[in-house]
Amino acid sequence: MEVMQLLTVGVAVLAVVAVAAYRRRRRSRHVQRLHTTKSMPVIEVGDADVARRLIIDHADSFSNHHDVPLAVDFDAGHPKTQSITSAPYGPLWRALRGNLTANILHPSRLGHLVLPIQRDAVEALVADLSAASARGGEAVVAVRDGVYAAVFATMARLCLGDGGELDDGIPAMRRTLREFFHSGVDARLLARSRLLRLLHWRQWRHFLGTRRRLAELFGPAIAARRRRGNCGIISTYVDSLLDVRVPNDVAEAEPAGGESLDRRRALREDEVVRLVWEFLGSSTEAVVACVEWTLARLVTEPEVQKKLHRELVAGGDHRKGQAVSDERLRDFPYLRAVILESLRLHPPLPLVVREVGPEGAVLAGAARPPDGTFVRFTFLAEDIGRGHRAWTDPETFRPERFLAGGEGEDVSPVPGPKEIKMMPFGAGRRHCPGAGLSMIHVGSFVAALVREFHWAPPADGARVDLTAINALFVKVMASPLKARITPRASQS
Ligand code: HEM
Repeated sequence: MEVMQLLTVGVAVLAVVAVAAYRRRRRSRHVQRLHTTKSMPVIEVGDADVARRLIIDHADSFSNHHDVPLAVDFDAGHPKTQSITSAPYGPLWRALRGNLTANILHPSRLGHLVLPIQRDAVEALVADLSAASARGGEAVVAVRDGVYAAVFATMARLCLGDGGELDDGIPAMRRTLREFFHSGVDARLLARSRLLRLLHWRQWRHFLGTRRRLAELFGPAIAARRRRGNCGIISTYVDSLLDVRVPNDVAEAEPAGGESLDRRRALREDEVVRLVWEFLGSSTEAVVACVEWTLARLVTEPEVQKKLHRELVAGGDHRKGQAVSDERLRDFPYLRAVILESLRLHPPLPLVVREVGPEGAVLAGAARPPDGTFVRFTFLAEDIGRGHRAWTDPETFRPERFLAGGEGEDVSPVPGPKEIKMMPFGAGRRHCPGAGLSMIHVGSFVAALVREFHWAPPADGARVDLTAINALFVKVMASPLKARITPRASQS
């Protein structure tokens, strides 16, 4: 029975693949694509200077991401659904990224758009932890889920806005998106080979099913937003996506004279859905991982925690029971240093990828592959952050290195054109547009949690396991952090 089922599914998958391949070949006359072949050479770069030279000096060549597996499109007959991350460097990418950075992530908008929403989420998280520790004064908590819910709530409201039907759907969206990212399916591997998809068809079906459920969940929320309109004021990411006009697909390849750029179009429904879950996924998973890694390091380094707490209390705004949600990182240099040190040692996205034409290999000093062969470059952000040339005792957690006079004094989250010492948010034209928001996010959550609670290992003498695993593309703690928290108020 199992064999028959497998054969039936195999034949069906082959038929779908054949139709998809046929349609893709017809489409490729119009749409610029990156070629992902099984035999694509891969070059790994763990040296900061080489990374800088390639990504910054040769930005014209090194500004395409790889063909992200999540964009694998079995909906044959449609143009491929692109997102900011997957779009080839060009007019569509520029329009999508420009929309996000200008309308949502611009520093002038972050203040009034994000901070009030964030304050609610931080306060809710502190209240939950306070309730857990109410009885004995201390409690052992696993923070990942709580932080995830708080960060997701913030980003969902920023993305979709407030409103009854949206609020009701948020927990289901959170669960499904999380299941998607943590399904254990090696999507990268499966996306590369049809044979592997056939062999692991159950996993693959599950993966596609979760993807479909995401569309079903976000579709109605987006439609509701469309019906309500935005009264001319963009206040959510979806508002901006419904307003933005992007180059037509036929104009995706850089036009010679620029004339076809005038023919702009609204985003299709599938594109809005894809961009919504890209936003929620990319803005939540990595932030949660960073908060968890930072708290883990504060548990293992009590002196650092003490020093951070002193800075936070001295910074004022310490009203009992009130979370700190509008931290200004520049007023808290040690907090900023702690976050940077956490990102240096534990970049949640440890691999930064570029897909480059054959000239890329030559620029990197390798032999030129045959014409038309693309090369995948993997920049090892974790190795670069732990480089011996840039950092003394690179494996040691020492935030002081980012303070005045330290070797990292001038280092910012996103490297400038002159030097790369770490690149947790990538580098060059494709660097993470959410770096500024992430620093504020992580800063607000960590500040509130350290101000309100003392963090210690779950039991006397217990060790915190800092082993990491990859969850799709984010590197997280293999054993979610468990810590013993004690309300500061009960200690004084
Ligand atoms: C601690 C949190 C975060 C980390 C560590 C992180 C890291 C990264 C990295 C390494 C890249 C690839 C950069 C490159 O290729 O050079 C990236 C891209 C991206 N990130 Fe983030 N990210 C974080 C939070 C966010 C947030 C809050 C958003 C907000 C919406 C966001 C949206 C994006 C997008 C859209 C891209 C694709 C950019 C492009 O292709 O042009 N990320 N991120």
